[in-house]
Amino acid sequence: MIIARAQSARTLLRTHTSCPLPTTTTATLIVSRQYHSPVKTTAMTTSHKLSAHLPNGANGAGPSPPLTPKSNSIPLGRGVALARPKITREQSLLRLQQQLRDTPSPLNKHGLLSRVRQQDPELFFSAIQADLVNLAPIVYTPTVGEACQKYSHVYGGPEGLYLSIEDQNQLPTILAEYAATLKHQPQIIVVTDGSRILGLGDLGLGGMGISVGKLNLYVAGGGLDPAGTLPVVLDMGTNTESIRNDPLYLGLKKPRVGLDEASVFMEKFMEAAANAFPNTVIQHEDFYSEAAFAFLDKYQNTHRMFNDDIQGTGSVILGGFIKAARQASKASGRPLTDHKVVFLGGGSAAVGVAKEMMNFFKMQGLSEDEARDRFWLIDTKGLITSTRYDVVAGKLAAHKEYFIRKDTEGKEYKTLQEVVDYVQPTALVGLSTTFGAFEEPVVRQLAATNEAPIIFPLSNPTSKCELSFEDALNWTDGRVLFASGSPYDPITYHGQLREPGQGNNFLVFPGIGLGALASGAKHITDEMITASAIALSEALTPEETEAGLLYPRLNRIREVSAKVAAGVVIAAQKAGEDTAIELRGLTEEQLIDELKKKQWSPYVDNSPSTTPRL
Ligand SMILES: NC(=O)c1ccc[n+]([C@@H]2O[C@H](COP(=O)([O-])OP(=O)(O)OC[C@H]3O[C@@H](n4cnc5c(N)ncnc54)[C@H](O)[C@@H]3O)[C@@H](O)[C@H]2O)c1
Ligand SMILES: O=C(O)C[C@H](O)C(=O)O
Ligand SMILES: [Mg+2]
Repeated sequence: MIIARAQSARTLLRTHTSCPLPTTTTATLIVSRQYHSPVKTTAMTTSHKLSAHLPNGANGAGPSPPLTPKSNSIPLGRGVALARPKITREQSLLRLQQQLRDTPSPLNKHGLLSRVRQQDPELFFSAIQADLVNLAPIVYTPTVGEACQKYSHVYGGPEGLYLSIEDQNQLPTILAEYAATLKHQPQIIVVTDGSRILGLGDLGLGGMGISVGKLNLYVAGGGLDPAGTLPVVLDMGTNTESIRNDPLYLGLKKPRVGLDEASVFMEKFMEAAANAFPNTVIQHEDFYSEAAFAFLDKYQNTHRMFNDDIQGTGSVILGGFIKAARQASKASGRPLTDHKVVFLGGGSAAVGVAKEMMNFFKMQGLSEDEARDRFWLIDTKGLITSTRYDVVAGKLAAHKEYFIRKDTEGKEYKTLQEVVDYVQPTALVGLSTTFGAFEEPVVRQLAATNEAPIIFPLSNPTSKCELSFEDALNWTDGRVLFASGSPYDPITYHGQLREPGQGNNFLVFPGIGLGALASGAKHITDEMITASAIALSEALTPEETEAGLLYPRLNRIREVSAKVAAGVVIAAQKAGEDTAIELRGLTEEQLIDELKKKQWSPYVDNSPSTTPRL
């Protein structure tokens, strides 16, 4: 395992830097080779290795690419450079694309790309940007799920900070030391505890893969400088026994600690991170629902943070629902306020999405109670009602309480079919982690009662998705308005090309992060999240709207992220949360232009020294 225990990290740092290190820490200190290579530590050793094996300088003659673009490079002598093959950037990209074609397994493609990212971020991001539609499913959902499950087996070196609860008292020291070794401070941290990775359960330290995957999209989709990204996993054990018993497992081989202990660790992390990296946005990712809500509640007014699963997902689905509901109401002639939404799932994602979607109804003039009344949530015990046995016994998880139905007159509805019969919804949303849970009779019934049924099976990865695009088309005679969490290919249905929507928070989290950074917002408010959803719904081109799409096409993600970010900036300004006074008074278009100008691109000299970063 390449994880550097403090002793070896100390040794490295002592060798290469003047940074004094305390002798007391026994913490696990792992330094990223891709994102945030310290100026003179592991980057140096790795760079020497790279120079021997990966000739890839500009026009073939330059030094090996730096581990972090435009920074931290270790220049080689001219003589050594001349003794290497002359490989152009174009050749490197073509070679990588060829290697990807020659690698059939998605997991192996993921591994190949991870190695390239660690060794040559600019090549990695030029490949991703050249073909985001085909490579997002490799570096992100669904393949990233398998990569997290097999993380310890396919481990190819440290990718971020792996912080163990056993070292929690050293967190301030670890992060402060780490910060001191960096040339550029991180702008976005994505942190997980690995406890609920997609719909795959508790993967412990393997959750690092999701932090890395999200940050890949911050760069590729949002235009963040890779040097400004820091993936973190907080290792507090895992409740998945097979992982704990795996001799290759790299994390703590102990059951996961309870919420009280986790909260203490989280508090230390948030404080240490805010002190070490005061200008950073912290994105919470894939915490199990109870912890996700507890941490969001605790930190959203004190730190510049948001929870991607609750708020990011809420935003992206509100954005898609705005488009879908309008199309459905146009087809049915029924008012927008008539929409009724049934959710399968009552976790952080479902509750977060339902709460955010209420804004759709509020925008039509409904009160909070009237808006809430348009939602029915089902968990493993059935529809959440005031008379259900666990509710009566006071055992319902706190985050679900808001959506308890009080109007069911003592009748219980156990299955999705029973709820659909009872409610006659216009929209079905799946956040249940249950593959195939939207069965044919339910979908056919929705199609029988709606001209354009809205069906959003959002669980990730594809192996947990409630309904495939193909079945959705077939069981609704092609009338479905569809968005899934993981991607499906377009399908030619009765001679017409049908493009599925991908209702995944990656359409908004880069914009939320960028908007928060650009505005210098002190916190990320609910209004900023809702603004991101509205901006997303307005980001479609006339052609995309004409084609009936619910979301903008992925190949425009940078433009879309800039628009989403501008919406977030404007909302921060309205709320008086912004500190970037130079952006005040700019129109939305001017803001979008400013944001686009600051987007990082591989091989373009827009390094922090020449262009102020976001
Ligand atoms: N598309 C996106 O952008 C996006 C974003 C966030 C989460 N998700 C996905 O949403 C899913 C849920 O995430 P979460 O954090 O809420 O997880 P969670 O485990 O907290 O919630 C799952 C919920 O589903 C319920 N459930 C499970 N099986 C069920 C069944 N057969 N019938 C009815 N209810 C059932 C559980 O009771 C629980 O309330 C995951 O698969 C995740 O990948 C997607
Ligand atoms: O990671 C994703 O693809 C979306 C979401 O954050 C999830 O947890 O499923
Ligand atoms: Mg997530």
